[in-house]
Amino acid sequence: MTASALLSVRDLTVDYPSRHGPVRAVNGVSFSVAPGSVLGVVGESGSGKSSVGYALMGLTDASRATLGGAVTFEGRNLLGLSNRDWRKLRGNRIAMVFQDAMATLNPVMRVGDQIGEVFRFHRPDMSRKAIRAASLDLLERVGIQEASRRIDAYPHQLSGGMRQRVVIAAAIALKPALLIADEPTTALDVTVQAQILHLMQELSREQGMAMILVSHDLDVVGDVCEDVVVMKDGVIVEAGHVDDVLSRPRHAYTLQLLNARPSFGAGHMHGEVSHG
Ligand SMILES: Nc1ncnc2c1ncn2[C@@H]1O[C@H](COP(=O)(O)OP(=O)(O)OP(=O)(O)O)[C@@H](O)[C@H]1O
Repeated sequence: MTASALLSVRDLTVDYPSRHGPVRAVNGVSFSVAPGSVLGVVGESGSGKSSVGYALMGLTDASRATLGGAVTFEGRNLLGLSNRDWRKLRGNRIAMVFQDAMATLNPVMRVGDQIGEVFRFHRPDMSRKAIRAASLDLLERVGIQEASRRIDAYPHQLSGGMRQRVVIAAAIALKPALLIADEPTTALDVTVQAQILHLMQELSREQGMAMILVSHDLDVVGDVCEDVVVMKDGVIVEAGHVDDVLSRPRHAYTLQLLNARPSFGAGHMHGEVSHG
């Protein structure tokens, strides 16, 4: 681990209980994330990448998973944290965005109020007026047009892309040091995907916020990440700078992932990775 790491993951294991005994979904994963950097965690379905994300967000309780190893964030070991401490940390210093904005958002609550909830929970001293102003400002920052009208909309009145922008607005509200995004654009149209990814990249640059982007899609990772770890069967099979890994994969599995892309051979190889 480098002294400057924001997050350091060492020998992380995640075991899920099953009728036949524990099933190891993550088997000794180590990586670190520097402040403001963007790391991609890539692998096919079942490789364990989401389990890594859940472990880093303290969201493995419901699945009764057992965690091993060490996860150090801003100098604290997260694996021993109580649920109470997790609630203080989540949405504050670590925030997350998932694939399905509709599942993240409350369908019967206006989007402005949902962003406002973040402030109400973590900044109880803020006035209602200040919260509304801050929520409006966030909606504008994430590119919601006519934000002053849409702040009072319900999620179903917005497009899928706009809903994901709302989720991102709530995630960045308190300027977290780390944003964990698990397949944040998988449910969106290709053009909207690119817009959302670039928004996240821009916000990360502006706020000096580190990001971990969990995705099955190497094009997505190649587009926004600086470094990448490739996971298979619960272990990291390859890690490095994204341009190196994509242009000169060392592991057969990475090559297989690259070859499986629909855009393979269409200009994404060899230094042509767009950082748009
Ligand atoms: N709650 C759970 N209980 C039991 N096993 C689980 C649970 N969640 C995941 N697993 C198992 O752990 C392994 C890794 O799953 P995980 O979801 O982390 O992989 P993934 O790469 O993110 O896949 P996907 O993209 O399909 O979510 C899989 O074998 C999966 O079946």
